[in-house]
Amino acid sequence: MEKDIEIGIFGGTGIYDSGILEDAKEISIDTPYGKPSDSITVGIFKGRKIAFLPRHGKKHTVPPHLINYKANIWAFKELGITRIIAPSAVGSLKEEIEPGHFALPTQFLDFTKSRDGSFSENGRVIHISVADPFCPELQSSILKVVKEQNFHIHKDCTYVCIEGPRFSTKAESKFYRSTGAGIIGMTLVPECQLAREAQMCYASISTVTDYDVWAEKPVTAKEVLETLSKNVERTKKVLTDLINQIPKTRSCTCANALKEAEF
Ligand SMILES: CSC[C@H]1O[C@H](OP(=O)(O)O)[C@H](O)[C@@H]1O
Ligand SMILES: Nc1ncnc2[nH]cnc12
Repeated sequence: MEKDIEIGIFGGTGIYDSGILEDAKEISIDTPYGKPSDSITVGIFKGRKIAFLPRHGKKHTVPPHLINYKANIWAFKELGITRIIAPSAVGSLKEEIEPGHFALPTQFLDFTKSRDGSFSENGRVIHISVADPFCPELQSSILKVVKEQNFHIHKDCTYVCIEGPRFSTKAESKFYRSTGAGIIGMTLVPECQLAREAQMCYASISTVTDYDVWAEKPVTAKEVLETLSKNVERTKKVLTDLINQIPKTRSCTCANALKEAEF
């Protein structure tokens, strides 16, 4: 099996193939936690070895609450991946965060309910820090590229992660808004914290598809899909420049996440 892939991309809603990889091949990986969402495409882009896995599967058959997040992260770790870029479609909780804009989550609020979100098991006790849950080095690369491409990006957003697959009630949405959080989605947790436990760098590139349910018209899956195609084109454009921007060696602390975390 390939062991020296550098960068992994989890395709979100609307992003089911990388479309940019040369010498691409599909590999199927089994993990101690079962199968990842689909086969993984590995290939080369601008001289760098990349893997791509759509988190909902290539045909979007896996809903957010049933994604095998542990298998997905484990499979990327097996490939030697140290850095994960995670595109995601999100709703907006603030007027000024408009559909079509990018948002860079720097914090999250976890409202998921029944997800297996840790590798701490079988006598292994791990308490990682997620005070700052994302890789700062990946985040600055993302910011740089999005700004260079003149897209609108909201930095320092808090991402509310709900269990899904249903959207929120108006009362829930009002409550989430009252926390000051900017965006809402269903997949960041536990993906992000599992990456940290696996000592991998992780950053989300979120694109806004809707105003959730607090605004005039409550969001529907149809609305999300309609806004998505433009967002997907923009995300793919960002990804193509981002790969080159990511430094080859890591100078962040993500690789040491377990240093003071294990009993
Ligand atoms: C059809 S909208 C709900 C769906 O879209 C987002 O997925 P992803 O984060 O993978 O882009 C959201 O979290 C939900 O899973
Ligand atoms: N309004 C919303 N709530 C939860 N997840 C979403 N993904 C895209 N829009 C969303």
